[in-house]
Amino acid sequence: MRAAIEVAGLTAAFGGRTVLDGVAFTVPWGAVTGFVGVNGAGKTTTLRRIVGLEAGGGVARVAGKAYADLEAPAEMLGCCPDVLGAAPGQTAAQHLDALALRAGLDRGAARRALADVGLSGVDGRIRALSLGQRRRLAIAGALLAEPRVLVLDEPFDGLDPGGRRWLSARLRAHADAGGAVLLSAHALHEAEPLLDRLVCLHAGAVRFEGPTEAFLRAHASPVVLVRSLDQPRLARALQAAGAVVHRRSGDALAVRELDAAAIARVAARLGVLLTELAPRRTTLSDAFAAAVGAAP
Ligand SMILES: Nc1ncnc2c1ncn2[C@@H]1O[C@H](COP(=O)(O)OP(=O)(O)OP(=O)(O)O)[C@@H](O)[C@H]1O
Repeated sequence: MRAAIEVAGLTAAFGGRTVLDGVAFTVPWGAVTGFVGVNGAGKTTTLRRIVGLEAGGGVARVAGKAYADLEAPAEMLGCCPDVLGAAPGQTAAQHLDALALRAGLDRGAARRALADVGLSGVDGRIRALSLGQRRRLAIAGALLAEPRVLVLDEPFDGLDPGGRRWLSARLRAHADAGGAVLLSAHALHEAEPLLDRLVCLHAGAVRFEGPTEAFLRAHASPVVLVRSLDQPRLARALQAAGAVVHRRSGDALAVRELDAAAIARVAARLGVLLTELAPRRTTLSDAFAAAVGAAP
């Protein structure tokens, strides 16, 4: 079977500035793929190409076909764009009814999608919805026809903690049932447990594509958090032993380039009592910063 999404040679330029320069990646079935990159990297532009909202150089295929050639696009691909694109004077139910009609679905589908995202009791105009309610409505639009492929631009943005947990569980279940998810996210610490794979976009091209674990290994930057009864002296001694030391809030030292055993030996030689020695695993946010040289 063809991959859920295949993108090859995507190019885009705005005002003479190149934004996408031959972007290529694939998104497999049965996994949640995170699409990451700094602000302005071109994630939204790429996602809009995949879902047929923009034209341009290169190819983007869903289950082997360009969006325009999909026989039942709503059943194959659900998308949650970065802006809702709904008439502000409509209610959420009217908006979903219109989408359902366009997709050849009955009103029941719209009611179910509304209930699914927790908006059943919300009957005001779209212009009066909160940011999180708008996001929920956009997600309802993506889920409406229970499509096999979900393309979601910042779906967690604006959701409350309960909404984030619900959406994570929903997307996990979708992938575990064999569907495909491609989502962009900036809050990497929250998205990390969900992301099986990553596509990292940087400077107009794909910098990394593969399992999240491989990305973390490739950009591992082990840190040990250290507290002692004499932090200034210990910091100086660790630096003299080759460590890179930063002071964290709460007076902890974040120590790189020396492992916990080496740090303990330096402290013992110095006669400084350690009160905490905690190796910290590399987070997705750390790895991303190391990969692209910027905070997400
Ligand atoms: N229609 C447009 N006209 C002019 N410039 C555009 C247009 N669409 C996108 N751009 C520019 O292309 C670049 C990539 O934008 P895009 O929205 O794809 O980035 P992104 O990775 O999604 O960013 P963010 O994380 O901030 O949402 C940005 O510099 C943006 O200003």
